[in-house]
Amino acid sequence: MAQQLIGFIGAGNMATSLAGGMIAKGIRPARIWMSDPSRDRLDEVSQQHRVHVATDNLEVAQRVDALVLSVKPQMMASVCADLRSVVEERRPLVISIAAGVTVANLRDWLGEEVPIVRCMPNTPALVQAGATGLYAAEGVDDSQKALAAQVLGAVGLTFWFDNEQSLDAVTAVSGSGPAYFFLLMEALIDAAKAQGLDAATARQLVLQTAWGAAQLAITSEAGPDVLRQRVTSPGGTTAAALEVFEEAGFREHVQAAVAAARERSEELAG
Ligand SMILES: NC(=O)C1=CN([C@@H]2O[C@H](COP(=O)(O)OP(=O)(O)OC[C@H]3O[C@@H](n4cnc5c(N)ncnc54)[C@H](OP(=O)(O)O)[C@@H]3O)[C@@H](O)[C@H]2O)C=CC1
Ligand SMILES: O=C(O)[C@@H]1CCC=N1
Repeated sequence: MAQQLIGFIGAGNMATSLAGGMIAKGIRPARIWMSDPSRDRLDEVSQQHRVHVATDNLEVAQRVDALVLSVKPQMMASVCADLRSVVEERRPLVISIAAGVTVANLRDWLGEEVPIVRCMPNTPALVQAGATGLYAAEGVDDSQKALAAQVLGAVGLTFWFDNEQSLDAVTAVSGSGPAYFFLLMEALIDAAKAQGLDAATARQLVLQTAWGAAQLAITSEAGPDVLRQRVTSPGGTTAAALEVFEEAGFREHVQAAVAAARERSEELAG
């Protein structure tokens, strides 16, 4: 695995974060290739990360052991059609990070025999704090699984699932999840301003509180329920606020929202 080459098709946000994370973890930039239609983008990436770059996707596909498909889902069919002959001939491990693109889609576009790992990352990967669900299709061996885990593990935690449908739940929980927390942050900032705090202070108080709560939950042995109770003095302010949330059906809304996201993920996957 130490010398294997990894190629990214599409040098966008996720690809550059993954590559940056891999390099920060000690992978030599010379092992990484990246292609993108934009020469300017590639110049930026090669300057920043010292990886190999090419405007031609095939040039990358011809060289690497693992190909990370990191274009937008709507681009995937045409990108795969161009890659198909090289992929069929060389059989690199194909790692897809595109939302809603299934193993069956990828097999249609790239050929039946290609080893595929499908992943669902999330945007905190951009700050190396991601959470990614992975599914290895039939035909992927242990060393290929280890390589996929090395790529996605460079930007956060990785979790393997042994059926592809689980990725719909992962999409609804951790894929879309950052947006749920951002919505709560937005709402709390608005509420802080409504209580007379200035906008800059409101923002800082809310973001630091969110970060602190996440840190506390991650580092504490106690679960979120216990940590919540520790904040909540009987008859105090937190109890007054939580009562409003509970009466408004907060938990039921979260259940319904995640179910809607899962349903949409299933629809997108066809
Ligand atoms: N769970 C989640 O929240 C997330 C999931 N993802 C998945 O990751 C994938 C990448 O997302 P993200 O990095 O945000 O997207 P970006 O748009 O930042 O990156 C995609 C890159 O691919 C380039 N591109 C377009 N066409 C081609 C082509 N034919 N060949 C090679 N490159 C091409 C784009 O160039 P140009 O801009 O010029 O079109 C762009 O630089 C998506 O499939 C998305 O579903 C990503 C982020 C988070
Ligand atoms: O909203 C979406 O469809 C994608 C998948 C998970 C996050 N963003």
